[in-house]
Amino acid sequence: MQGSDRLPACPSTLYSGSRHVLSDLFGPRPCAAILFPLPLPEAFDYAIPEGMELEPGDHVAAPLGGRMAQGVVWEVKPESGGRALKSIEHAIGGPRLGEGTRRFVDWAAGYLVEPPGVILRQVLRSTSALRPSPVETVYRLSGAQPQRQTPARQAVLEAAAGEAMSAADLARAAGVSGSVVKGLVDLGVLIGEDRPTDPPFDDPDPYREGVALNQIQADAAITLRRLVSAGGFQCALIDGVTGSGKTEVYFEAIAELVRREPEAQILVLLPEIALTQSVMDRFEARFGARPALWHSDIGQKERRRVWREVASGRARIVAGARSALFLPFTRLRCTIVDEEHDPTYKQDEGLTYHARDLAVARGKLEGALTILASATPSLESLVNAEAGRYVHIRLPGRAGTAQLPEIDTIDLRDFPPEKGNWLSEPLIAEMDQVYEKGEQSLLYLNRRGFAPLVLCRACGHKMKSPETDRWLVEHRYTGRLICHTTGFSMPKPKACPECGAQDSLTGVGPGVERVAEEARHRFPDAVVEVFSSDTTQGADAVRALVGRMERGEIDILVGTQIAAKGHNFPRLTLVGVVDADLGLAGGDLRAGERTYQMLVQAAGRAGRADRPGRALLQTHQPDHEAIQALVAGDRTAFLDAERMMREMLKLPPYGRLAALILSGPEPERLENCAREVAAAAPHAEGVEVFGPADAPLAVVRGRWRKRFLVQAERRVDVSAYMRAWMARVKIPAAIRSSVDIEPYSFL
Ligand SMILES: Nc1ncnc2c1ncn2[C@@H]1O[C@H](COP(=O)(O)OP(=O)(O)OP(=O)(O)O)[C@@H](O)[C@H]1O
Ligand SMILES: [Zn+2]
Repeated sequence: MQGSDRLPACPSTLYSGSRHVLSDLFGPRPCAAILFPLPLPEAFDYAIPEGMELEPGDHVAAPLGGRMAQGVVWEVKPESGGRALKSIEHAIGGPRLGEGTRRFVDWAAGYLVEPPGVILRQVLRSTSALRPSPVETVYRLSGAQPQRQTPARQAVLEAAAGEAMSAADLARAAGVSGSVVKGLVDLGVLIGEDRPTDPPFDDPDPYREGVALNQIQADAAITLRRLVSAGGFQCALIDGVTGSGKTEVYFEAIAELVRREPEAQILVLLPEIALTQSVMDRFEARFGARPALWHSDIGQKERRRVWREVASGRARIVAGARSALFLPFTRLRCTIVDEEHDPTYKQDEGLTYHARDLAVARGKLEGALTILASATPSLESLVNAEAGRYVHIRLPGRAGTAQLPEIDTIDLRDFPPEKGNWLSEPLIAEMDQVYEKGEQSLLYLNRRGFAPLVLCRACGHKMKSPETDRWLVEHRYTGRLICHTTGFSMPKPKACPECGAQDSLTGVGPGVERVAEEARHRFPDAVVEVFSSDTTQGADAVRALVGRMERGEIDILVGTQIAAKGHNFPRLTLVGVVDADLGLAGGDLRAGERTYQMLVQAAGRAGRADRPGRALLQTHQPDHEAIQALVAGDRTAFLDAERMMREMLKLPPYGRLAALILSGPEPERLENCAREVAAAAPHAEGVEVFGPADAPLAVVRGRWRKRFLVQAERRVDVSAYMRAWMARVKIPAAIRSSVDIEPYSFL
């Protein structure tokens, strides 16, 4: 949220005066409230010029603070109530924002304690999408033959025999100059036609056969089909072990919906861009069409295409990362949140929100069926299911003959790896057997890079990220030291910046790159690869690596959580968890739950086809609840303990949390501001405010940070409380404040 003193004044007060006379002369005129995609407190009223027909959701240009700004008609009012208003400049055209999208913007603004324009900005992600697709001329053969044939002409004719192409593409495909193509066009051998540069997406075919479901899957599919035919909002939780066929089951819901309502739009949220490729392939196999794909890395052209097609209702199935939630659907009938427990659904930077929570809310507003799927549902969703608020669909076993992997621990106190190594003897012995059989191992360690800490052997100096309290992580792959919080990066220095000792900087502790090095050393003939977000960048690289793994071309894969989620590697039979304790210690309230989920997901990669799988967890605390529950396959025992702790402490889902973070470049002014903000906290029953405290990450990018934590009983509307609080304080321009509803990160 921005400090309110930085907001431009409301135009309706800014521009009154001279226009008074006009409106007096012409009597009452209809006006429109325009919402701009900017951090302004509300929509502003503008006069609608004579002859302009507008409806809510139309895109317009209107003067704002001395310039022309693009906004959306939020409301059309019969008259301006005698006020003199600035006029709307012109209508922009393009697909109107649907009512569901507009209501969602308003709701999300209230819930997230943000100005509505900030949410609108998430929606309006491509302004060029408001214009129709540009057209390009493509050429195909007319059937006529040139009178004089040349090798160059022949090459063009061959290239043009396939799909129609632009002149430039034809010339490139034929390896000739553009003039050859032009010559053939002039002769009438090639004929041109205009076609949109951004083609529409193919419609899904719901009548294709899916896999033959087993009895339990079929029952689950029936439940979902019933929800589809009932119509309207419902939330279902598909709670099924890894590899139980959750995806196949929700495909049935999609097929049923598209059969009933061919125009219906469906949103599938996925936690990881790395996962989208294989899911896209499965959609294509099932429905004969690839979904429209949306995430932060798609190019501008694709962004424009997807946005326009979604807004005009033509794109039916959209798969995407959390930001796809804000796309301008016009007929959203079903939202699926795959791996609903995944922490990446929580956006912690900029606009903070949890995509699962917002997806359920959007489903409610749009009257859409909402399906959450996971092998390790969040406690929040499980409690909702048990209370009957969600329909609980269970898939307790793996599909077909595949069995859940056997899980065992390796007590590192009994089998300590050699100094500077991270793999214990029992794990290596097991990897050896797997390798001998021609099967694959996955070594899982949720730590990117080579070493999580770099220190000087001469003076003990630890390499820290500038202006931040974080250690720099060594990446040997790139030879750099990187801050995973701010993205700061530098080449690894030859000498210690503190004492000047040469070659004294050493990486301490393991990251995936170091474990891979150890695996290569242990298995010199094996193909060892690293899979993490910084070694495998971009969709193509991920797809290539996943493909090689699926085909069995890799023997040992060393990966972070990106490797542990969702993949189907039929020859993978051993998962070694290098450090199962990692994350258990964290002060975060979800540390135990998250570790448990991660380990179940990682172990769940093993033995997904006909060969049985095994997971080995290296740990110093084999008696820890999360580890014990995992080994025993007893989720209930683990969750019960977790539940009791949360209930006792009134933590989510038994209570509500919100955080307020203030940050500023000067610690003293921040301190004063925090004190004033603290004094302004409203008293309310069932609400406790803690802080201000220095945030655990007290300095980030040169800004000091203070945190408040608000803990409320479940019945309290914590967003309303935060809105009331924020309305009572005036925050200076140099200080940034941001509200985080249901925070996940406590940094
Ligand atoms: N009834 C079935 N017959 C044959 N194959 C099936 C059946 N159900 C699922 N499968 C296959 O089993 C594998 C796992 O299924 P799917 O990916 O749908 O499970 P999931 O529960 O979504 O897995 P995860 O939790 O790991 O994401 C897939 O290759 C899928 O095609
Ligand atoms: Zn030193």
